[in-house]
Amino acid sequence: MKIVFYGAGNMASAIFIGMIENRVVEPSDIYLTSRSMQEKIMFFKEKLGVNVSYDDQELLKDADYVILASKPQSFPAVAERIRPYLEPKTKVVSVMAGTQIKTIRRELKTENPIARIMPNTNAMVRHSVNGISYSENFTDRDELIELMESFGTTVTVGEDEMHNITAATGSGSAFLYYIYEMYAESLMELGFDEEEAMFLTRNLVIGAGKMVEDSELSFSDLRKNITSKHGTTEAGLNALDGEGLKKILVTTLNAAASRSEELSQDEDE
Ligand SMILES: NC(=O)C1=CN([C@@H]2O[C@H](COP(=O)(O)OP(=O)(O)OC[C@H]3O[C@@H](n4cnc5c(N)ncnc54)[C@H](O)[C@@H]3O)[C@@H](O)[C@H]2O)C=CC1
Ligand SMILES: O=C(O)[C@@H]1CCC=N1
Repeated sequence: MKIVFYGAGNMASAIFIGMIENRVVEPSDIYLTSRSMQEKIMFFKEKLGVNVSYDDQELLKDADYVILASKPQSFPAVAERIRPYLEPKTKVVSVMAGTQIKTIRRELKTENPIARIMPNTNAMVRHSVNGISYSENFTDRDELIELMESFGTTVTVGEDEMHNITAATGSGSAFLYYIYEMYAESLMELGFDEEEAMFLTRNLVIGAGKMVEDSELSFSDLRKNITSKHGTTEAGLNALDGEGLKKILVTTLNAAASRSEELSQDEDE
Protein backbone atom coordinates (compact mmCIF):
# COMPACT_ATOMS: atom_id res chain seq x y z
CA MET A 1 0.00 0.00 0.00
CA LYS A 2 1.28 3.48 -0.83
CA ILE A 3 -0.51 6.44 0.80
CA VAL A 4 0.80 9.90 0.01
CA PHE A 5 -0.14 12.85 2.21
CA TYR A 6 0.04 16.37 0.75
CA GLY A 7 0.18 18.19 4.09
CA ALA A 8 1.47 16.82 7.36
CA GLY A 9 -0.17 19.22 9.79
CA ASN A 10 -2.54 18.69 12.72
CA MET A 11 -5.17 16.65 10.87
CA ALA A 12 -2.91 14.62 8.59
CA SER A 13 -0.60 13.65 11.45
CA ALA A 14 -3.53 12.56 13.63
CA ILE A 15 -4.62 10.29 10.74
CA PHE A 16 -1.27 8.70 9.87
CA ILE A 17 -0.27 8.30 13.52
CA GLY A 18 -3.68 6.66 14.16
CA MET A 19 -3.23 4.34 11.15
CA ILE A 20 0.33 3.36 12.10
CA GLU A 21 -0.41 2.85 15.81
CA ASN A 22 -3.37 0.68 14.95
CA ARG A 23 -1.20 -1.32 12.54
CA VAL A 24 -3.50 -0.99 9.56
CA VAL A 25 -0.49 0.22 7.56
CA GLU A 26 3.28 0.00 7.95
CA PRO A 27 5.23 3.26 8.42
CA SER A 28 6.91 2.45 5.09
CA ASP A 29 3.47 2.68 3.38
CA ILE A 30 3.18 6.36 4.34
CA TYR A 31 4.73 9.16 2.24
CA LEU A 32 4.68 12.75 3.48
CA THR A 33 5.22 16.06 1.80
CA SER A 34 4.49 19.61 2.91
CA ARG A 35 4.75 23.14 1.63
CA SER A 36 8.49 23.35 2.19
CA MET A 37 11.19 21.33 3.86
CA GLN A 38 9.93 21.56 7.40
CA GLU A 39 11.43 20.29 10.65
CA LYS A 40 8.07 18.81 11.48
CA ILE A 41 8.03 16.22 8.71
CA MET A 42 11.66 15.30 9.31
CA PHE A 43 10.61 14.67 12.90
CA PHE A 44 7.89 12.25 11.69
CA LYS A 45 10.44 10.52 9.46
CA GLU A 46 12.80 10.00 12.38
CA LYS A 47 10.17 9.17 14.99
CA LEU A 48 7.83 6.96 12.96
CA GLY A 49 9.96 5.72 10.04
CA VAL A 50 7.63 7.17 7.38
CA ASN A 51 8.93 8.38 3.97
CA VAL A 52 9.42 12.06 3.23
CA SER A 53 9.90 13.60 -0.21
CA TYR A 54 9.42 16.78 -2.21
CA ASP A 55 9.72 15.03 -5.57
CA ASP A 56 6.12 14.84 -6.79
CA GLN A 57 6.86 12.39 -9.58
CA GLU A 58 8.50 9.97 -7.15
CA LEU A 59 5.77 10.53 -4.55
CA LEU A 60 2.89 9.81 -6.92
CA LYS A 61 4.45 6.86 -8.77
CA ASP A 62 2.29 3.77 -8.07
CA ALA A 63 0.39 5.56 -5.29
CA ASP A 64 -2.80 3.82 -4.11
CA TYR A 65 -4.12 6.92 -2.35
CA VAL A 66 -3.25 10.58 -2.35
CA ILE A 67 -4.60 12.43 0.68
CA LEU A 68 -5.27 16.15 0.24
CA ALA A 69 -4.54 17.53 3.72
CA SER A 70 -3.60 21.16 3.20
CA LYS A 71 -5.86 24.10 4.06
CA PRO A 72 -8.47 24.67 1.33
CA GLN A 73 -6.77 27.97 0.45
CA SER A 74 -3.52 26.09 -0.35
CA PHE A 75 -5.24 23.57 -2.61
CA PRO A 76 -4.54 25.34 -5.94
CA ALA A 77 -0.79 25.12 -5.23
CA VAL A 78 -1.13 21.50 -4.09
CA ALA A 79 -3.12 20.66 -7.25
CA GLU A 80 -0.36 22.13 -9.41
CA ARG A 81 2.12 19.75 -7.83
CA ILE A 82 -0.12 16.70 -8.19
CA ARG A 83 -1.74 17.27 -11.60
CA PRO A 84 1.16 16.27 -13.88
CA TYR A 85 1.90 12.98 -12.12
CA LEU A 86 -1.45 11.59 -10.93
CA GLU A 87 -1.84 8.03 -12.20
CA PRO A 88 -5.26 6.55 -13.14
CA LYS A 89 -5.02 3.91 -10.37
CA THR A 90 -4.63 6.49 -7.57
CA LYS A 91 -7.68 7.27 -5.45
CA VAL A 92 -7.94 10.84 -4.23
CA VAL A 93 -9.11 11.46 -0.65
CA SER A 94 -9.63 15.00 0.61
CA VAL A 95 -9.91 16.10 4.24
CA MET A 96 -10.32 19.77 3.28
CA ALA A 97 -13.35 21.49 4.76
CA GLY A 98 -15.76 22.90 2.19
CA THR A 99 -13.85 21.85 -0.94
CA GLN A 100 -16.26 20.05 -3.24
CA ILE A 101 -15.54 16.92 -5.26
CA LYS A 102 -16.24 18.79 -8.50
CA THR A 103 -13.64 21.44 -7.54
CA ILE A 104 -11.04 18.79 -6.76
CA ARG A 105 -11.81 17.14 -10.10
CA ARG A 106 -11.53 20.44 -11.93
CA GLU A 107 -8.27 21.51 -10.25
CA LEU A 108 -6.61 18.13 -10.70
CA LYS A 109 -8.09 17.68 -14.18
CA THR A 110 -8.81 14.07 -13.35
CA GLU A 111 -11.53 11.45 -13.68
CA ASN A 112 -10.02 9.38 -10.84
CA PRO A 113 -12.27 8.26 -7.96
CA ILE A 114 -12.49 10.97 -5.29
CA ALA A 115 -13.72 10.73 -1.69
CA ARG A 116 -14.14 13.52 0.83
CA ILE A 117 -13.67 12.67 4.47
CA MET A 118 -14.33 14.86 7.49
CA PRO A 119 -12.40 13.41 10.42
CA ASN A 120 -11.30 15.12 13.63
CA THR A 121 -8.06 15.15 15.58
CA ASN A 122 -9.42 12.47 17.95
CA ALA A 123 -8.02 10.17 15.23
CA MET A 124 -4.89 10.27 17.37
CA VAL A 125 -6.70 8.22 20.06
CA ARG A 126 -8.80 6.15 17.62
CA HIS A 127 -11.97 8.12 18.33
CA SER A 128 -12.40 10.31 15.27
CA VAL A 129 -15.91 10.47 13.81
CA ASN A 130 -15.34 10.34 10.06
CA GLY A 131 -17.97 11.67 7.69
CA ILE A 132 -17.35 10.33 4.20
CA SER A 133 -18.83 10.95 0.77
CA TYR A 134 -17.75 9.60 -2.59
CA SER A 135 -17.75 10.45 -6.25
CA GLU A 136 -19.99 8.05 -8.18
CA ASN A 137 -17.01 6.23 -9.71
CA PHE A 138 -15.45 5.51 -6.29
CA THR A 139 -16.48 1.86 -6.29
CA ASP A 140 -13.82 0.25 -4.10
CA ARG A 141 -15.15 1.73 -0.85
CA ASP A 142 -14.50 -1.11 1.61
CA GLU A 143 -10.74 -0.65 1.67
CA LEU A 144 -11.01 3.07 2.39
CA ILE A 145 -13.57 2.43 5.14
CA GLU A 146 -11.27 -0.16 6.70
CA LEU A 147 -8.39 2.32 6.66
CA MET A 148 -10.57 5.00 8.24
CA GLU A 149 -12.03 2.72 10.88
CA SER A 150 -8.50 2.16 12.16
CA PHE A 151 -8.72 5.65 13.65
CA GLY A 152 -12.44 6.05 14.36
CA THR A 153 -15.99 5.42 13.27
CA THR A 154 -17.32 6.17 9.81
CA VAL A 155 -20.61 7.71 8.73
CA THR A 156 -21.39 7.78 4.99
CA VAL A 157 -23.24 10.95 3.99
CA GLY A 158 -24.28 12.76 0.83
CA GLU A 159 -21.88 15.55 -0.13
CA ASP A 160 -24.47 18.20 0.84
CA GLU A 161 -24.46 16.90 4.42
CA MET A 162 -20.71 17.44 4.71
CA HIS A 163 -21.28 21.04 5.87
CA ASN A 164 -23.22 19.83 8.91
CA ILE A 165 -20.79 17.00 9.68
CA THR A 166 -17.92 19.48 9.46
CA ALA A 167 -19.63 21.65 12.07
CA ALA A 168 -20.82 18.80 14.29
CA THR A 169 -17.73 16.63 14.55
CA GLY A 170 -14.93 18.17 12.40
CA SER A 171 -15.00 21.37 14.44
CA GLY A 172 -17.01 19.85 17.30
CA SER A 173 -14.15 18.87 19.56
CA ALA A 174 -12.81 22.44 19.40
CA PHE A 175 -16.18 23.66 20.69
CA LEU A 176 -16.04 21.20 23.57
CA TYR A 177 -12.40 22.11 24.38
CA TYR A 178 -13.42 25.75 24.44
CA ILE A 179 -16.19 24.96 26.92
CA TYR A 180 -13.64 23.12 29.12
CA GLU A 181 -11.29 26.10 28.81
CA MET A 182 -14.07 28.47 29.91
CA TYR A 183 -15.01 26.09 32.72
CA ALA A 184 -11.43 26.19 34.04
CA GLU A 185 -11.39 30.00 33.79
CA SER A 186 -14.69 30.13 35.66
CA LEU A 187 -13.21 28.00 38.44
CA MET A 188 -10.52 30.65 38.76
CA GLU A 189 -13.26 33.27 39.17
CA LEU A 190 -14.58 31.09 42.00
CA GLY A 191 -11.19 31.36 43.74
CA PHE A 192 -9.11 28.37 42.60
CA ASP A 193 -5.62 29.14 41.33
CA GLU A 194 -4.76 28.29 37.72
CA GLU A 195 -3.07 24.97 38.50
CA GLU A 196 -5.99 23.81 40.65
CA ALA A 197 -8.54 24.97 38.06
CA MET A 198 -6.76 23.02 35.28
CA PHE A 199 -6.33 19.93 37.44
CA LEU A 200 -9.98 19.89 38.51
CA THR A 201 -11.33 20.53 35.01
CA ARG A 202 -9.05 18.00 33.33
CA ASN A 203 -10.02 15.22 35.73
CA LEU A 204 -13.69 16.16 35.54
CA VAL A 205 -13.60 15.92 31.74
CA ILE A 206 -11.67 12.63 31.74
CA GLY A 207 -14.09 11.12 34.28
CA ALA A 208 -17.18 12.33 32.40
CA GLY A 209 -15.73 10.95 29.13
CA LYS A 210 -15.16 7.56 30.72
CA MET A 211 -18.70 7.57 32.12
CA VAL A 212 -20.07 8.29 28.65
CA GLU A 213 -17.94 5.46 27.26
CA ASP A 214 -18.73 2.86 29.93
CA SER A 215 -22.31 3.65 30.91
CA GLU A 216 -25.45 2.62 29.03
CA LEU A 217 -27.23 5.72 30.33
CA SER A 218 -28.18 8.68 28.14
CA PHE A 219 -26.56 12.09 28.72
CA SER A 220 -29.80 13.20 30.25
CA ASP A 221 -29.93 10.26 32.71
CA LEU A 222 -26.30 10.79 33.67
CA ARG A 223 -27.17 14.40 34.42
CA LYS A 224 -30.31 13.50 36.36
CA ASN A 225 -28.31 11.08 38.55
CA ILE A 226 -26.30 14.05 39.81
CA THR A 227 -29.23 16.42 40.29
CA SER A 228 -30.92 16.33 43.71
CA LYS A 229 -34.28 17.98 44.11
CA HIS A 230 -33.69 21.57 45.30
CA GLY A 231 -29.96 20.82 45.49
CA THR A 232 -26.84 22.56 44.22
CA THR A 233 -26.84 21.02 40.72
CA GLU A 234 -30.44 22.05 40.10
CA ALA A 235 -29.55 25.61 41.11
CA GLY A 236 -26.61 25.63 38.68
CA LEU A 237 -28.56 24.06 35.81
CA ASN A 238 -31.39 26.58 36.22
CA ALA A 239 -28.85 29.39 35.91
CA LEU A 240 -27.32 27.73 32.83
CA ASP A 241 -30.72 27.35 31.17
CA GLY A 242 -31.49 30.98 31.93
CA GLU A 243 -28.39 31.95 29.89
CA GLY A 244 -29.71 30.00 26.89
CA LEU A 245 -26.98 27.36 26.46
CA LYS A 246 -28.83 25.52 23.68
CA LYS A 247 -29.35 28.72 21.71
CA ILE A 248 -25.64 29.49 22.00
CA LEU A 249 -24.72 26.04 20.71
CA VAL A 250 -27.19 26.20 17.81
CA THR A 251 -25.72 29.56 16.80
CA THR A 252 -22.19 28.10 17.05
CA LEU A 253 -22.98 25.09 14.86
CA ASN A 254 -24.86 27.19 12.29
CA ALA A 255 -21.89 29.56 12.01
CA ALA A 256 -19.49 26.66 11.38
CA ALA A 257 -21.78 24.97 8.82
CA SER A 258 -22.32 28.31 7.03
CA ARG A 259 -18.56 28.86 6.84
CA SER A 260 -18.20 25.43 5.23
CA GLU A 261 -20.82 26.46 2.65
CA GLU A 262 -18.99 29.75 2.06
CA LEU A 263 -15.71 27.93 1.51
CA SER A 264 -17.36 25.73 -1.11
CA GLN A 265 -18.85 28.78 -2.88
CA ASP A 266 -15.51 30.62 -2.99
CA GLU A 267 -14.26 27.86 -5.21
CA ASP A 268 -17.05 28.24 -7.73
CA GLU A 269 -15.99 31.80 -8.51
N1 LIG B 1 -7.42 20.38 12.25
C1 LIG B 1 -8.58 19.73 12.30
O1 LIG B 1 -9.10 19.39 13.38
C2 LIG B 1 -9.29 19.36 11.03
C3 LIG B 1 -8.84 19.82 9.81
N2 LIG B 1 -9.50 19.45 8.66
C4 LIG B 1 -9.01 19.89 7.37
O2 LIG B 1 -7.67 19.44 7.26
C5 LIG B 1 -6.92 20.35 6.48
C6 LIG B 1 -5.60 20.65 7.16
O3 LIG B 1 -5.86 21.26 8.41
P1 LIG B 1 -4.73 21.28 9.54
O4 LIG B 1 -4.02 19.97 9.54
O5 LIG B 1 -5.38 21.76 10.76
O6 LIG B 1 -3.75 22.40 8.94
P2 LIG B 1 -2.18 22.60 9.19
O7 LIG B 1 -1.91 24.03 8.93
O8 LIG B 1 -1.78 22.01 10.50
O9 LIG B 1 -1.49 21.72 8.02
C7 LIG B 1 -1.53 22.11 6.68
C8 LIG B 1 -0.45 21.32 5.94
O10 LIG B 1 -0.57 21.61 4.54
C9 LIG B 1 0.74 21.74 4.02
N3 LIG B 1 0.75 22.45 2.74
C10 LIG B 1 0.42 23.73 2.48
N4 LIG B 1 0.68 24.03 1.18
C11 LIG B 1 1.17 22.90 0.63
C12 LIG B 1 1.65 22.57 -0.67
N5 LIG B 1 1.65 23.48 -1.66
N6 LIG B 1 2.11 21.30 -0.90
C13 LIG B 1 2.10 20.38 0.10
N7 LIG B 1 1.67 20.64 1.35
C14 LIG B 1 1.22 21.89 1.60
C15 LIG B 1 1.50 22.48 5.11
O11 LIG B 1 2.91 22.38 4.91
C16 LIG B 1 0.99 21.71 6.34
O12 LIG B 1 1.76 20.54 6.54
C17 LIG B 1 -7.78 21.58 6.25
O13 LIG B 1 -8.22 21.58 4.92
C18 LIG B 1 -8.94 21.40 7.21
O14 LIG B 1 -10.13 21.89 6.64
C19 LIG B 1 -10.57 18.59 8.67
C20 LIG B 1 -11.04 18.09 9.85
C21 LIG B 1 -10.50 18.50 11.14
O1 LIG C 1 -11.49 24.85 11.22
C1 LIG C 1 -11.53 24.26 10.14
O2 LIG C 1 -11.85 24.86 9.10
C2 LIG C 1 -11.21 22.78 10.07
C3 LIG C 1 -12.34 21.98 9.52
C4 LIG C 1 -12.91 21.20 10.66
C5 LIG C 1 -11.96 21.45 11.75
N1 LIG C 1 -11.02 22.26 11.40
